[in-house]
Amino acid sequence: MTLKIEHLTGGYTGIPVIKDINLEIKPGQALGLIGLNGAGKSTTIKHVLGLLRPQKGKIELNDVVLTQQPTKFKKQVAYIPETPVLYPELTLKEHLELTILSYGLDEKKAWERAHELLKMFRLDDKLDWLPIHFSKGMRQKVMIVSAFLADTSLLVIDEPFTGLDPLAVANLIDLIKKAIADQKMVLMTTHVLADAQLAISNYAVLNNGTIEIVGSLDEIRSHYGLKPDDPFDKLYLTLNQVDHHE
Ligand SMILES: Nc1ncnc2c1ncn2[C@@H]1O[C@H](COP(=O)(O)OP(=O)(O)OP(=O)(O)O)[C@@H](O)[C@H]1O
Repeated sequence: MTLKIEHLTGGYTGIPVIKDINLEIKPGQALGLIGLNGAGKSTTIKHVLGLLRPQKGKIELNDVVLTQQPTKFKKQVAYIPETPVLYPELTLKEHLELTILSYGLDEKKAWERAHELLKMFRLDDKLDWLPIHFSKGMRQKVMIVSAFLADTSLLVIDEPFTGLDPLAVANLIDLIKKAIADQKMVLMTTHVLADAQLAISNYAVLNNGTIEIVGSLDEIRSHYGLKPDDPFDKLYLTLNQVDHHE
């Protein structure tokens, strides 16, 4: 039971973006992918979701190789995208029914869980609403509810904190912590390090498409010459300076 990204080189047609990425996440572990705009975080995630084909390397989850068994691989992965993807003609209830169907979930148990999640995000009285009626934050919450409903072994989250109200951020952090405690694997990109560090203790720093360091906050601080008590956000400024000086 592990996510293994081995020697992954990829990107877009004719445009290599990430180079020789090696990452491993075990059950009960979460990894934060951090780096500047354009560093390759979303591109890495698109590869893990099977939306891009690797030029080199392999992605394997619980012994299922993505390129060999894409459907089996994808059933083990839930995704919270940076920009919510909703079907305009489907109600909230129908979106959740779609999640239940596509992941082959037990309907009764899934709806019990869905109601807990909907209540947590104050969407429980909006099951008949269409996406057009939702605010931006509400759309994001629908994606969060769907992903946690799927209850997969790997949860991939792309920049989740921007646009959510503080209550929703706190709930999301609690859900991520609970997923980790339940031996799930979490891969998350974010720029909001102050929130991320409440749930995630291990980070990979991506710079120009390569991983510069994987480690705890202390290890990353020391790698970039920060003092142990420097606020984590200062790391981000330091990354900026490292990039500008290159
Ligand atoms: N669809 C695309 N086609 C071609 N190049 C792309 C495409 N999407 C991203 N890129 C390029 O790939 C590189 C990495 O982009 P990516 O979106 O992975 O960065 P990121 O680290 O997620 O950045 P951000 O913090 O802004 O979300 C950038 O140089 C970008 O211009």
